[in-house]
Amino acid sequence: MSSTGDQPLRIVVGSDDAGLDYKNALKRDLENDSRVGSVVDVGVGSDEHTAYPHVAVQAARLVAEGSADRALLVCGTGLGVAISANKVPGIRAVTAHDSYSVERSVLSNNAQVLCFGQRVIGLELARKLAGEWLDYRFDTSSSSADKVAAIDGYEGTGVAC
Ligand SMILES: O=C(CO)[C@H](O)COP(=O)(O)O
Repeated sequence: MSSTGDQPLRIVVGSDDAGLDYKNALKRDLENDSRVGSVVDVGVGSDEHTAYPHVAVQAARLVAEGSADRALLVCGTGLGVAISANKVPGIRAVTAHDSYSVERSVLSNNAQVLCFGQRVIGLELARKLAGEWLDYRFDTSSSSADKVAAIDGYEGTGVAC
């Protein structure tokens, strides 16, 4: 994650058609939030039916290449977009539908991608969790840093450094 401290976050949003309504609502919130510097929408649009793996990987690639700091993805369950985003090297994507997990996804796991399931949680909870998510920053000097490095060490080689 390249943003630190109070630097506004560059966020990618994406969904399949099952997550479209929440994605649009969350995008509006992010666009009106001073903690957010930019929002890029990788779809789907209202008349699109792109399957979730393609949207999720497109969003995750923007994060992995450094064009964005984080991604917020929505599908029916939040599971498929997370599985797909995690196929992109360097990406740590989670599905989290409660406040504590959202917090730990950043503070413990340095996850850059948060996924919601439109068929699983209410919209107001999703909006609240997304708002909380914006406040967290991973501490590279924390005791979690070595564990995240171990996750990354398994990438490619299957052997932790
Ligand atoms: O939730 C989904 C994938 O995890 C997606 O929105 C729906 O997938 P489907 O059940 O395969 O249609």
